[in-house]
Amino acid sequence: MSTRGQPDTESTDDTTDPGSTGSTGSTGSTGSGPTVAETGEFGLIRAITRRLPVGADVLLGPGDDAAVVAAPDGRVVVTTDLLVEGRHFRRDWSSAYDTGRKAAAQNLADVAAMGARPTALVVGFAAPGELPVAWAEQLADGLRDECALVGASVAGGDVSSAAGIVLGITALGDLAGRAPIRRDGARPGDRVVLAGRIGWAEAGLALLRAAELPPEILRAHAEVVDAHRRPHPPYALGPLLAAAGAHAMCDVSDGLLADLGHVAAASAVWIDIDPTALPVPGPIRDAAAVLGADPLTWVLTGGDDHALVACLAPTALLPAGCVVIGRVLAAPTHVGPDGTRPDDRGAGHGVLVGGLDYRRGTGWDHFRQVT
Ligand SMILES: Nc1ncnc2c1ncn2[C@@H]1O[C@H](COP(=O)(O)OP(=O)(O)OP(=O)(O)O)[C@@H](O)[C@H]1O
Ligand SMILES: Cc1ncc(C[n+]2csc(CCOP(=O)(O)O)c2C)c(N)n1
Ligand SMILES: [Mg+2]
Repeated sequence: MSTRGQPDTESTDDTTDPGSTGSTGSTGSTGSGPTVAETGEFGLIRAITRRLPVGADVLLGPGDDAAVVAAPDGRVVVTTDLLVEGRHFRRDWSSAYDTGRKAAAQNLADVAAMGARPTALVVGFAAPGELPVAWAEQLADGLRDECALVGASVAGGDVSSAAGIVLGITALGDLAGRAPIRRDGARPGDRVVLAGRIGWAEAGLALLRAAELPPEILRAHAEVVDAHRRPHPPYALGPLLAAAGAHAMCDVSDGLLADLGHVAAASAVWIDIDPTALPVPGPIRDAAAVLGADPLTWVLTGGDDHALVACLAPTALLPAGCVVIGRVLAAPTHVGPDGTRPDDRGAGHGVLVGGLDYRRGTGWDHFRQVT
């Protein structure tokens, strides 16, 4: 990593303390130093960019009107996602550092889900004037460290003031000569495979939302609470599943059933999830027991973990780290308790659990979520 294209360094704070929430339940400290209103727009940009090393794919980094990013393949994978305070994260639940990790991960996972290797991010950042500069610095550290997992780096960005924190991140990626793995390629007979975790972040969110829970309960369930704060996408498995011949792939951002629903619709197929093949790990069961919730529903419909799901021919050799969780069908085979088959309504595609409709939701919808 070099500092190619970065502006002059000049800041009040030289620490790289990650401020991770870890398993303590604390949201980390951003200290009492200057606010972004005090440091001003260009002071804030300097404070952020001086912490961000520029990777090999970024030919010109922060500091000019635009960045220049290498596109070795000749095609560029590009995706963008917003993170809105109160909707995607809360400052009293997550540290600035974890929010940076999550913001990067959410976008890097979308690149991996195309079968590509992430190369660079550009970061839009809007915040209220009273935000400590240290919060923005720790956010930058989180972005930096999550990017480092895949060899990507931050190529540039923009800042503005706003009533609450909003991040708009764009990620770029390289397909290295491979075809992109789209949502519309699933074929009847394919196996559905899962790489990475699902249900963990939803379990953590449910505990955080249960306001009356004492802090020691959150600490006792730190694994799922931390999963809400920082996802662990299986980035390397994106290109590996592509190389294994994946016909379709996506990341699980909204919920397994919701995201596979997009694959089923785009591919005009039915996807049948075998609930007995789905891992329901102990920490999720334990959290569900606290709240009297159904852990399988969290696994089937919980978002924010950014696992990868792919559909591959039954003959495809699966990379290590994948679990077969279902199959792709041309039509539903089971008859429901009411005597009708799921496709009798004429949908032509859908996602089933054990051959039948799942009636406890599918996942997150920004405009339908009741909060
Ligand atoms: N405002 C928009 N303008 C143009 N295209 C959009 C817009 N919003 C979403 N899309 C496109 O619609 C498709 C679905 O978007 P969606 O955000 O659901 O996918 P995603 O980013 O994979 O999921 P998630 O945001 O949950 O991670 C994507 O191809 C996206 O680029
Ligand atoms: C404070 C707070 N409340 C609720 C949630 C849950 N949540 C928000 S957006 C989303 C789906 C993915 O987002 P997108 O579709 O925008 O990529 C989920 C599961 C959260 N993370 N933080
Ligand atoms: Mg999106």
